[in-house]
Amino acid sequence: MARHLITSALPYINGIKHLGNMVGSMLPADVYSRYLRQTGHEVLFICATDEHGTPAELAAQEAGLPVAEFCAQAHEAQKAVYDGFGLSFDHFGRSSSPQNREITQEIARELQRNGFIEERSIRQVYSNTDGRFLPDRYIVGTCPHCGYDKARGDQCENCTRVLDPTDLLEPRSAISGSADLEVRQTRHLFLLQSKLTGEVERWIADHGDDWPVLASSIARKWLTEGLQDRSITRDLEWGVPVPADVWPELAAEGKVFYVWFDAPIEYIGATKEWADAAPAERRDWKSWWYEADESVRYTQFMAKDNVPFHTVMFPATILGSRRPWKKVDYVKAFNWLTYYGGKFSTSQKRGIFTDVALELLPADYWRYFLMAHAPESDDSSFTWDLFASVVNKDLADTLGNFVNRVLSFSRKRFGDDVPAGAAAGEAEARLGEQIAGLLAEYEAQLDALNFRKAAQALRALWSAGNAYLDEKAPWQQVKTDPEAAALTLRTAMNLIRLYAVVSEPFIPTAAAAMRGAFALPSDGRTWITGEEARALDLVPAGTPFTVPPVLFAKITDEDLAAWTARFGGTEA
Ligand SMILES: Nc1ncnc2c1ncn2[C@@H]1O[C@H](COP(=O)(O)OP(=O)(O)OP(=O)(O)O)[C@@H](O)[C@H]1O
Ligand SMILES: [Zn+2]
Repeated sequence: MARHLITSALPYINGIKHLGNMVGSMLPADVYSRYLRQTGHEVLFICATDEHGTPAELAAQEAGLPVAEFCAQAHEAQKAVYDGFGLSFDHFGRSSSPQNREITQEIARELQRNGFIEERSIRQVYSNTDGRFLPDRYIVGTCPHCGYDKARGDQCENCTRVLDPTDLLEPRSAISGSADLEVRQTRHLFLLQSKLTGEVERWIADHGDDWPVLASSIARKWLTEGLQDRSITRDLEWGVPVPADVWPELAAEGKVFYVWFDAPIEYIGATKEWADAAPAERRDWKSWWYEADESVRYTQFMAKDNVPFHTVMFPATILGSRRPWKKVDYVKAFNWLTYYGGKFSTSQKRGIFTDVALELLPADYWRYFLMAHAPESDDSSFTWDLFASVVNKDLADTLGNFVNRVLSFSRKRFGDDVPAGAAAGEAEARLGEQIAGLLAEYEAQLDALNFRKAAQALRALWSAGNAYLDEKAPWQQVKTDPEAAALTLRTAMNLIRLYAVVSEPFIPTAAAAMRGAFALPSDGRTWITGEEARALDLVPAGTPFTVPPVLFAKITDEDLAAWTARFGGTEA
């Protein structure tokens, strides 16, 4: 059995994430982790908040909090939402952890030892009033193109043009508002990626063919453009400090590593956090990451903008360290989820945010919709109409109604235990064949990380139950042949039991409710074999059952109108 190391792109700390972030990284990683655990694999599912960098400092400043305090609060707020979404992280860490600091500094030392880091002098804006260098984003002024007076040194938010801080008219510090700025020489560390291009190329040539085209094509495009040496330090207060034993002067000047240098290393750091969190268990974090043997398979989840960092820059860092750190085996990359064809935007508060989503409806509604319409082969668009129609049709009608109809009707006619009825016949044999086939299809799509197709197969499993019920019509059968009706209901209840197990990766809460409907002696079952699917006899006659509350409520026209009005459902 493989040991699966699974990481999701780290959500940035500056605010609650939107549904695009959820479906582009954490949620598919969760569905995959759950599926693998259920099918008997050892899984380590790691994620963390990405906490360093300028936007965190700016967000803290806006919130009027010291940055460490802001990040601690923001981490807890995100964590609460992910718990609400049922994300089954083995550990949800923080890139500002001591573990990440230590490993990041160690990797930097190794890169230095191996000749892949160089100190270079660059020109940067210094604020006399603030007594510090200002990153591009910390300089605001008037945009020379559109006249917007709050343009940032890296970009004008109004006309979207990319800027250089020296382009700004009347530049001033975003921290103090002071215009007392000057350009000074300052020294930074550069990672000599150009020296590593050949190695990264060979590594991608060896592994990239196994990745989805979206990931491998972005990686290759990045390589053909050539790897540039990159500055990996910044003049910020909040970050992993440059180690003083190697760079005493830079450390004294307060340089920290650039957020994109330490963020991917936090995959390792968070795994160490996981081990340190339970010393008594002697969790072996190194066996996952360091000289990991062939049994460890590492899968990363992210959306397309993160692909270059994961397939090119982070591997370059790891290769340059000359240490046997585990590198990724499979990169599952996503396109964009859009909101009515436009960008979900944290800064413009456009779209639906994960905390608000959970106030409207339970997690399973979102989980299923997002995965069934994941931006896999292309971008996909969230609209309220589509969301409501998918929820109402697939979840409420096809699954929820089936469960409720079968259990309520059986209780009414045959009491609180699963009825025995006649022996299974030709229709049940046909159904068993069909279910076994669909289950195999579902497994194959999940094994291949094709989430939309997996959701289709899951829906087909639910539909097969409805078709069987319509064909047998137990509410008619009961009038003339109660034994036949009882057989139909017992078979349908076996389908519910099967749905409870196999739907869990997508809709864990509803799955638990379906599971809980049957008082089975031992409920440690995690998956279902093809043989068992064919036989449909997991729930024997005589098993007591209860009717769970409605699994999925329909979204009404009133809800739809209210939400569309509230969130602004229009084309961008
Ligand atoms: N609309 C989207 N659809 C799918 N994935 C997305 C979308 N927006 C961001 N992501 C992904 O979400 C993950 C977490 O992103 P991160 O927290 O860095 O936010 P971000 O990229 O700054 O997004 P935004 O600026 O929209 O909040 C990344 O893998 C990112 O690529
Ligand atoms: Zn502008």
